[in-house]
Amino acid sequence: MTVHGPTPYEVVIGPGAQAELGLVLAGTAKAVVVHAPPLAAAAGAAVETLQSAGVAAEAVVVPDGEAAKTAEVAAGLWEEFGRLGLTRSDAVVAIGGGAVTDLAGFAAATWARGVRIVQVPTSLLGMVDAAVGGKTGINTAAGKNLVGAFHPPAAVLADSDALAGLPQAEFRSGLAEVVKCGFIADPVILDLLDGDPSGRRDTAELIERAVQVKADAVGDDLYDLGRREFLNYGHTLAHAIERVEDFGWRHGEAVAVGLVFAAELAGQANLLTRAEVDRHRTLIEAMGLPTRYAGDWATLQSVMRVDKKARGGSLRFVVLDGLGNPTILTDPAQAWLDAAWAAVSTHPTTPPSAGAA
Ligand SMILES: NC(=O)c1ccc[n+]([C@@H]2O[C@H](COP(=O)([O-])OP(=O)(O)OC[C@H]3O[C@@H](n4cnc5c(N)ncnc54)[C@H](O)[C@@H]3O)[C@@H](O)[C@H]2O)c1
Ligand SMILES: O=C(O)C(=O)C[C@@H](O)[C@H](O)[C@H](O)COP(=O)(O)O
Ligand SMILES: [Zn+2]
Repeated sequence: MTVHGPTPYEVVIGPGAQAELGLVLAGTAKAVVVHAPPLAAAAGAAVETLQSAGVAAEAVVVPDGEAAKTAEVAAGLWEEFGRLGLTRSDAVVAIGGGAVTDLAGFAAATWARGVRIVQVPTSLLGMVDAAVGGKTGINTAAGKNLVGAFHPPAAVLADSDALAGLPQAEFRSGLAEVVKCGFIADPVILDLLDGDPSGRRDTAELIERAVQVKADAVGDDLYDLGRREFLNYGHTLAHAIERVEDFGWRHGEAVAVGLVFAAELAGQANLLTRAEVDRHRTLIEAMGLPTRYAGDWATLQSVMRVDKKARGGSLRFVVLDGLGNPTILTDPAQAWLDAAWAAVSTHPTTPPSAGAA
């Protein structure tokens, strides 16, 4: 699939896609393969593939999960790039989940003011969302992804063989971004997940469809000035939950709660019917994702004000004006926000433990 925009690129999806690395980087002198410890074997295979293609490749290890998305880890990568003499004609390869593709993408965007990045996502979430579209970044004490750059990849190799080793809780977390795409743009995704909420029966079609939704949005609006913002459905509350939980919640699990919150907000604004709001909760629950969160509402609201969609003093939320029809709701009435919060917070559940299967 081609992602259009200022620098078009291919997303190769399917078994064995990682083997395309040699072709994608043919003629490149040097490549740094960035990965976290759990993906050491895949990174080793990538280094071998690249070396066989005549590319001097070396692996660099970063911390696992969200712990990779810090200024300190990014600075460590810049040190490694310097040590290895990476130049603008060379490349970075990221192998891992969205945390590693975000981090390595950011390091590549900033090193020498931009070297090529090839994204090799190994989590479902990475394949359907994080590795595609060129948003790269790290977190700060103030919030999620607050430092970053738009840096489209040279290619994305989504090797579905990698999913065999992915823990179930991580697979489910990725499904949150898939169902998000269903709600904002592709009703067939909702039908497929209604038919099998585990996402296992239709994984290949779900990945294709979700990547298509993302590719259409970012191909049209790389810099997040218009329709790309709709990919942020559910993320205003989700990012605040992640920050408040010190990034201990999985991104997709926070997004799941955020989707139900955004649906309730649209219900308050009479943009969604009760049945449409309930469809969010019912489907997301059936998928085994959280729909409720026990937290401090005042704190969450102040963190939401640092969201990148906020403008000045205005809070802006992506909501649906009917299923498949996203729009922006600016400064909703406090009573609507409070009612939407009450609907996701009334029966608190224990936060999912990081790393649980
Ligand atoms: N840039 C974007 O457009 C974008 C979009 C969505 C999400 N994100 C970001 O992506 C991150 C979440 O990504 P994620 O859900 O992939 O989490 P993650 O990167 O933290 O990976 C989750 C866990 O799964 C492991 N893992 C990944 N692939 C594996 C495999 N094949 N086998 C075994 N273990 C594997 C990782 O090592 C990690 O322990 C968040 O930081 C989020 O903000 C970015
Ligand atoms: O690609 C986008 O644009 C998205 O909004 C996709 C989101 O799923 C993703 O989590 C993204 O990283 C959020 O972007 P941010 O600009 O709110 O940090
Ligand atoms: Zn997301």
